[in-house]
Amino acid sequence: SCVHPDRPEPLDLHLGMFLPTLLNQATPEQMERFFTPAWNLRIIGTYAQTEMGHGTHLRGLETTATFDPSTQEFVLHSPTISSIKWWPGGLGKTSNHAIVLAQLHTQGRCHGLHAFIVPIRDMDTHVPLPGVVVGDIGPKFGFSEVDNGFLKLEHVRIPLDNMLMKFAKVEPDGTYVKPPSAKLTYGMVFIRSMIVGQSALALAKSCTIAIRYSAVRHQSELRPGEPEPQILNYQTQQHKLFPVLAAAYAFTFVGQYMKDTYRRISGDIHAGDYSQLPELHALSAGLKAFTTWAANAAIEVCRMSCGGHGYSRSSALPDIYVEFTPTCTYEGENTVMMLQTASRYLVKSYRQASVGQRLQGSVSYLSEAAAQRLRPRPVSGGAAPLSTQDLLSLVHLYQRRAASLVELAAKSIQQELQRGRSQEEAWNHSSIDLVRASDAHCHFVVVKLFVDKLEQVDDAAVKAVLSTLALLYALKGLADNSGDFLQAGLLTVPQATRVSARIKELLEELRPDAVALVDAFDLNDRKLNSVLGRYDGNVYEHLYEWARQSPLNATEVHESFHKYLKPLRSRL
Ligand SMILES: CCCCCCCCCCCCCCCCCCCCCC(=O)SCCNC(=O)CCNC(=O)[C@H](O)C(C)(C)COP(=O)(O)OP(=O)(O)OC[C@H]1O[C@@H](n2cnc3c(N)ncnc32)[C@H](O)[C@@H]1OP(=O)(O)O
Ligand SMILES: Cc1cc2nc3c(=O)[nH]c(=O)nc-3n(C[C@H](O)[C@H](O)[C@H](O)COP(=O)(O)OP(=O)(O)OC[C@H]3O[C@@H](n4cnc5c(N)ncnc54)[C@H](O)[C@@H]3O)c2cc1C
Repeated sequence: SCVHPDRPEPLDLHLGMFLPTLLNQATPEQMERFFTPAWNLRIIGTYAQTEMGHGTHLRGLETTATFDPSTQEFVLHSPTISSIKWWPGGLGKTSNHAIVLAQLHTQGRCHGLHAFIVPIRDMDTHVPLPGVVVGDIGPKFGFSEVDNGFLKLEHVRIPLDNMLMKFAKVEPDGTYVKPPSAKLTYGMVFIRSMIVGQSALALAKSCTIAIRYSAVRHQSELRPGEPEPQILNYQTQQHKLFPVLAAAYAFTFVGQYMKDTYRRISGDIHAGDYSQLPELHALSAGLKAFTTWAANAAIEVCRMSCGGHGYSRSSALPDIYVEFTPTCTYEGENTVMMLQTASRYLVKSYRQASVGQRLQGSVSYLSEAAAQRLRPRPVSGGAAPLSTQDLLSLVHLYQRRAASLVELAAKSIQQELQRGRSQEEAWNHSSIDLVRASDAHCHFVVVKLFVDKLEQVDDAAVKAVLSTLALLYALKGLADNSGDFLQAGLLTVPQATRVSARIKELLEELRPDAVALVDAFDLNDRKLNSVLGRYDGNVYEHLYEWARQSPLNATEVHESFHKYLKPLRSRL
């Protein structure tokens, strides 16, 4: 974010997690002591939560912080191999401090995970401090510029007031003071909310590259004797790329919404109102998973749609992929996040709705669904007429699909319980349904936010083209998930056929605007860093130029000729 714009780098964790965690969890005194020097980059910090043995299951983390009242210190310790902190960005070589998440022990009792500021390297020499064993975890799938590290703490002592005490506290005599809400110390909702915007950016970059290149590239014959067409004129190419374009717009709006929602609800939290925290947690966990999964798959679609040149790093697409794909894993593994949203929020809300409670926020539709179940069903039944033109009716359809899948998941848990399984087993035996329910809920939220956004657009031409994109996003999602809609009785087979036909029309409608729509993301050449995605379209000259710069071309005859090939030849 400082040195390489938009590339992962060693200071990301400092900026993205160390500073925000201080902002959220430090006392005013700690802000003074840590935030100011950290803001000035004297203190460089990371966020050390994950251990070799556990990333997801936070209660399973083994690092301990034991309070010693005789010296007014915490003793931080890694008791086993599996307890060694593993993965934190910038830990390997860059940081001199870490926020370490550890099980707090005081007065002989364990109070669960808390955050501690641990100095790990000397502020002047950068040499690891006594008892601190720290290093880099080695090469990875990508992220090679980032020194993801390990950290083994051997009875390292830190002062009492290095525990982040805005919420929970330990008093000098060792008395533990609970936080006003146990959920405040989880953190992580900030980055999860921001990742939604990162998904949008990754999609915008990828489809800008692929769509611009598809307008430059000519291949094969469409009509005999005529010049080769732009590959963007092939229906299959449009079918690969225009839905990605639509999703890039959708996620951009969802990302903005997530940022605003985070700001609003964290404002309430600072003012002492925690009532919206479950909504924020569920929304940020679910949408993080939904958008990163979708973007992860779409980047690869864009890369393949560029044929051979997509495989070259000159396209930038391989780098976008390896840099983006860990968002599916870090800050909460996606399946686990989907399950949080489903079981901690959707199923709970479903049960509340079933007993007649009116729900607020993104799940308010579950109240409507519950009310409908109480009314007798119309005898004719079946799917309502589907309009492939009316966005509001499509939003409604997504809403009903979500309601039906939440119901399915809740019923599955109920059935498993009736078969005599324990609550936990019933849950595990329903987890495929739970993830499906979360996915459908998030999909509904995305479609709804896209359609809501159109209301805010005044320019008629812009509104028209964005509506076409929204329609494509909604109908493509319908086609891809037609099984769900059919199963829920929301779609008939003839309607599904009409949806496919309508998608083809929309692709054709979008074709003349496609390049302008990616230009509108306003990603300059420096930011894209892609030979295929150049704004001026001069792809071939620069591809040649790029290849000429390859390190292997530094010498006309490579040393491998003299070292290996020639001796080999003389021996034969
Ligand atoms: C100031 C300026 C600054 C400038 C800033 C400028 C910015 C500039 C940016 C610069 C560059 C940025 C780029 C960044 C790059 C990033 C690089 C990579 C970063 C990667 C970092 C990481 O990768 S770091 C590790 C993340 N590792 C996880 O993410 C673990 C997942 N694992 C769990 O998260 C838990 O393990 C899991 C599953 C919930 C179960 O936890 P569990 O078993 O304890 O909890 P239960 O399920 O029992 O839930 C108990 C109740 O807590 C509720 N609840 C649960 N979580 C909650 C929560 N978060 N908030 C609220 N409520 C929550 C729940 O809803 C229940 O509520 P209820 O009781 O009412 O039902
Ligand atoms: C590039 C990168 C950077 C990172 N940076 C940091 C960092 O700065 N700081 C930090 O602390 N950590 C960091 N991490 C670690 C990251 O947060 C964890 O990898 C992540 O939380 C997932 O945990 P895990 O690795 O233990 O996966 P696991 O939980 O072991 O997941 C493995 C599989 O088990 C499944 N699974 C696990 N639990 C359940 C469940 N309850 N129900 C159903 N399925 C389940 C998952 O779905 C998955 O398929 C980073 C990771 C990467 C890749």
